[in-house]
Amino acid sequence: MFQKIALIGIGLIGSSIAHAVRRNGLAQTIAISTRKPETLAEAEALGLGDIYTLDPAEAVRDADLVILCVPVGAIGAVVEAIGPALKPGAILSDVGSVKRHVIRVCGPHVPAGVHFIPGHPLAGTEHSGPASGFAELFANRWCVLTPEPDVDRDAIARLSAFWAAMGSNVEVMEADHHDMVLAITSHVPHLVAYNIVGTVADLEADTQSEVIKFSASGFRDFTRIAASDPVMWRDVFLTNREAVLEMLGRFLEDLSRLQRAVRVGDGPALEALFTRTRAIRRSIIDAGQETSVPDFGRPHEPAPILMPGSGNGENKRD
Ligand SMILES: NC(=O)C1=CN([C@@H]2O[C@H](COP(=O)(O)OP(=O)(O)OC[C@H]3O[C@@H](n4cnc5c(N)ncnc54)[C@H](O)[C@@H]3O)[C@@H](O)[C@H]2O)C=CC1
Ligand SMILES: O=C(O)C(=O)Cc1ccc(O)cc1
Repeated sequence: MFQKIALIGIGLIGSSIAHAVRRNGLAQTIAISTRKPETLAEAEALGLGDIYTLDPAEAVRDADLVILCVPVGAIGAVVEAIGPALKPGAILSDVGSVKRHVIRVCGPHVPAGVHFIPGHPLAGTEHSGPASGFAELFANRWCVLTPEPDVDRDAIARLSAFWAAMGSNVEVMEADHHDMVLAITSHVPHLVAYNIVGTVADLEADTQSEVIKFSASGFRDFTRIAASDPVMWRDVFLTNREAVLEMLGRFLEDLSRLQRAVRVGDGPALEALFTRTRAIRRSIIDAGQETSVPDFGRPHEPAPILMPGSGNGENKRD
C-alpha cells in the first residue's frame, strides 16, 4: 500500500501500527524515530521496523506516509522539526486523542503539497511503551479521521484504506465534533477514574485502614483506567480543556441529581436510570465493543452515542 512508512514515537500505538503493518504487508519499509535512545533500542530489539533513528527528519525523508504517535503535547514541536524533510505528496497523520489542538499546532508547519489528515484510533489499553503493542489492537475498532475541508479526497481514501486494512472501521468527522464526543466518552471517564482511585487512596491513608484490599471488581475496573499513562492524559486535559469542562459540567449536574435521588430515597428514579444504562451496556456488547481487547470475527456496528440535548429527550432524567 505504501513504499515507506515513518512512525514518530513508538509506544503502545506506534508499535501496534508497526505490528499491523508488518502482518498485513502494508509497507515495504518501516522507519522508526523516537526521542529517547533506550526506547529506540527497545523497538529495535523487538524488530518493529527496518530503519531506526533519533532524528525524526531522517525518518520521514522519502516516506509516503508519516504517522505521529507521540503525546498530544509533543506533536507541534515534532511537526516543526520534520516539516522541511517531508516529501511532496506524502500523507502526514497522527493518532492523538485530541484533534483541534493538533490541527492548530501542526497546520503552520505542514508544507504545501503534503496531505495533512489527523487521525485517532479509538482503541487502546492502559499500557504504554514499545513492548505493549499488538497487531490486533485496531481490529473491529473505529478510527476517526478529521481532515480540514480542503484536503485531497484521494489522500483521505488512501489513509482510510490503510486503517481498514488494519481492521478498523473508518469515520471522517469534523475535529470539534470529535473533541466533544471524546470528551464525554473517553476524557471525562478517565478523569472520573483518576479521581475515584485518588479518593480511595486518600481515605485509606486518612483512616489508616485497608480499603483497596477489600475493593470489589467495580473499583478494580477503575484502577485499570487510572493506570493509564500520566503524560499522555495530562496532555489530553491540557489540550481539550473547553470540551472537557463543558461535558464535566453536564456530568456534575447529573451526578447532583443522582445525589438528590439517593438523599430523598427516590427508588423509581434510581431504577429508571440503572435500567437505561444496563440497556446501553448490552447494546455495546451486541456491537462487539465490550472490551479494549478486540473480539475477532464479530460484525462491528457503531454503539449509540447519546449526546446531551440530542435525540427525543429520553436521555433527560428529570
Ligand atoms: N494509549 C492509548 O490507549 C491511546 C493513545 N492514543 C494517542 O496515541 C499517542 C501515543 O500514545 P501511546 O502510544 O499510548 O503512548 P506511549 O507513551 O506508549 O508512547 C509514546 C511514544 O512517544 C515518544 N515520545 C514522547 N515525546 C516525544 C517527542 N517529543 N519526540 C519523539 N518521540 C516522543 C515516547 O518515547 C514513546 O515512544 C498519544 O497522542 C495518545 O493520545 C490514541 C488512542 C489510544
Ligand atoms: O484503555 C482504555 O479503556 C481506553 O479507553 C483506551 C483509549 C485511550 C485513549 C484513547 O484516545 C482511546 C482509547
